[in-house]
Amino acid sequence: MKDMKLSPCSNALNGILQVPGDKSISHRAVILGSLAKGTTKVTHFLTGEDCLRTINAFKLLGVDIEVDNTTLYIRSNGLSHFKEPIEPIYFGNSGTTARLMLGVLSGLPFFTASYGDASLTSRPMDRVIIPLQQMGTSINGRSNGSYLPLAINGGGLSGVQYTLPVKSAQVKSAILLAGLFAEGTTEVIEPTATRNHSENMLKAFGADISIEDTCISITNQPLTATDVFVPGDISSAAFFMVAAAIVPGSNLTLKNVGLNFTRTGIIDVLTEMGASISISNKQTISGEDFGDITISYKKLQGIVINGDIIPRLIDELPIIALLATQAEGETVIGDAEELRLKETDRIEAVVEGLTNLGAEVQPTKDGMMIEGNSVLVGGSVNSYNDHRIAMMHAIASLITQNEVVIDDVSSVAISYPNFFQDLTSVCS
Ligand SMILES: O=C(O)C1=C[C@@H](OP(=O)(O)O)[C@@H](O)[C@H](O)C1
Ligand SMILES: C=C(OP(=O)(O)O)C(=O)O
Repeated sequence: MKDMKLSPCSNALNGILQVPGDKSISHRAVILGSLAKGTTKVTHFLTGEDCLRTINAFKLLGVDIEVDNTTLYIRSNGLSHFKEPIEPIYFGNSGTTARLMLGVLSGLPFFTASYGDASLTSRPMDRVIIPLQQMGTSINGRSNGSYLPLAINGGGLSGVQYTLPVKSAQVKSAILLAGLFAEGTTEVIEPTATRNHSENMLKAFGADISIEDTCISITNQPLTATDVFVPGDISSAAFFMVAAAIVPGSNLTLKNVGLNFTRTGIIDVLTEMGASISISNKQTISGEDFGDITISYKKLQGIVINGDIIPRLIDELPIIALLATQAEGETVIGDAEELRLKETDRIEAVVEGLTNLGAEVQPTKDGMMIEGNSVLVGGSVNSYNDHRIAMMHAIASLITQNEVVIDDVSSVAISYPNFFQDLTSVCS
């Protein structure tokens, strides 16, 4: 795609927006709907490229999935009715598809080959492969089976007890999904809480899952189809929360946004920085909280962001870095070394991009230090084909003195296909 030139927004942002469905919940709805017996209807599904990869994976395994706008109908005969795919499965750019599918494919009693795009091929898979091998699957691949492409001879799994060495919901979920196929009980111990959508949805599909303190246990009981409503994605809403917080005079309401506690670190950060933010119409369906977020412009204070809050806002850190350039004083982000292993090295991409625009940002090994009160001049930036970096730069362009030129914005289709339409709608 050609580069995109964005001019500063001369208006305050105003209005009401419904952001697209949550990416993490959408992936899990396809996976559990495909593993369950019966018809699963999914509403407000995210039709972003990553979630379409998960759909394609199950189509190759023989599941009937109908996509009607943002509604899905998944018709499946359950766990034991999948067929060996005749072609390799392509995971595209999606870490969640890759890691969760490796858990599923490990349980299926046949051969599969899988691969991804250049970014995904450089992201570590050993974090899921090690526990899956302990459960008994045979996985081979590049660099001793640590990276895609991978070949799996699945089946014959036994339960394990596994303590997560990384703060990763993808690793936790891969093991729990493999546990659906394993003899005996599978136990995952997570010292730091990560997003718990898999646990919530497994319960809704009738899985034999129990959670006690930091230990999640599951056995191989079959799943039963159920309907799933996908709340708006707080990671997508975060771009508009920050936009409203930094463009003087703005006031935005974001409707039906997911408010699961394991994801609301961005709201805690905005609140601690002094933002004018409120939540209304709170509801809960199948363990997932959601509601409306209203936020308006206010001058904020820099803070320190580290420790257990990091997994609760890991994908929001690029846009939080932009927010911090406009606060009073310094913001320090730490304990976020996982940022280096996302679609691109997000520490380097954020530091380079914001510096190009005129901010003062220093990288650290596990985060960054951001000077507040920056005047953003504008300039050319690189998205590194990372949707969250592209959208962060687009939001930055609202407050720059001159235009921002982003090399390529096609990656927004990964998680937010209508991002630019929504931005235009609240900016005019
Ligand atoms: O489980 C999930 O849906 C996700 C978990 C997180 O990754 P990690 O598990 O690698 O932390 C997050 O960054 C990713 O966007 C989605
Ligand atoms: C890291 C992300 O996704 P994934 O790991 O699924 O590629 C993301 O959406 O920011």
